[in-house]
Amino acid sequence: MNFNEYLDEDMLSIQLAHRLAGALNTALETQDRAFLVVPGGTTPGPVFDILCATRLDWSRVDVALSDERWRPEEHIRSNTKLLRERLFVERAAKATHVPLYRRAETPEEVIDDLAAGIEARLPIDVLLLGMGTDMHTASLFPGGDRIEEALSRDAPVLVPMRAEGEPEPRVTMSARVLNDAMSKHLVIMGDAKRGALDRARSMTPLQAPVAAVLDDIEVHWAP
Ligand SMILES: O=C1O[C@H](COP(=O)(O)O)[C@@H](O)[C@H](O)[C@H]1O
Repeated sequence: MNFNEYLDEDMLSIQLAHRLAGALNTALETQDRAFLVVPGGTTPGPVFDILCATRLDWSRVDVALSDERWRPEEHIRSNTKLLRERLFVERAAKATHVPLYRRAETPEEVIDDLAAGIEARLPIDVLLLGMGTDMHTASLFPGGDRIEEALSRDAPVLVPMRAEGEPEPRVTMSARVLNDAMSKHLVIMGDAKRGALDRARSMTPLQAPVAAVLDDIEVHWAP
C-alpha cells in the first residue's frame, strides 16, 4: 500500500481525478474499451465532480459501482443516484453504465444477469474504492452474512450481502474481482478513517474486510 496525503479535500479531488483519468487514458491507448469501477457513499462526490469533466474518450469507458444498496435508482440511498448526478454528466455523460441493480424484490432474483454484465468487462482497468469507519470496503462488511464467500479465492463476481445495522440488502463485487484490477485506489477522508485503516492493517480480512484489498493499492487521504 502506498499512502498519498493531500492538504485538503479540494487538492485530493483534483489530483486523484486526474490520476484516474490518466490511468483510463493509458488503458485506452492499447484497448478498445476501459472499465472503471467506483464507490458510492458520501466520499467520492467531489472526485466525480472533477473526473466527469476530464478529457478522455468517455464513449469507450464502461463504469460500474463497486457495490450497490438494494434501492430503486431514485432513492436517496442509491449509489447509482450519486453516479447519475455527479459522474455521468459533462464529458462523462458519454460513458456506459454497467448496472449492479435492477428492479426486483431481492438481489438474488437478478444477480446472475447483473454478474454477466460485469464479467463480460473484466478485468477492471481502474478501481476506486471507499471505506467506512467500520473497515468495510465496497459492501464487504465485517459480520456480513456472506462475507466469507465474498472474500474467498473462488468467489463469484457479485455477492449479495446483508449486514446488521444496514437498512437494505447489498450487492458487492467480491474481493478477488477487486484485487484483479490493473490500477487500484482507495479514497478516505478524515482522522477517523485514517485511524481505522491503520488498525485494519494488523487485522484479518474477516475482522476488517478492507485488509483484503490493500496489496498494491494507492491510498488517497486528506484531513
Ligand atoms: O455504504 C457504502 O459505504 C462506503 C463508504 O462510504 P462513505 O459514505 O463513508 O464514503 C462506500 O465506499 C460504499 O461504496 C458504499 O456503498
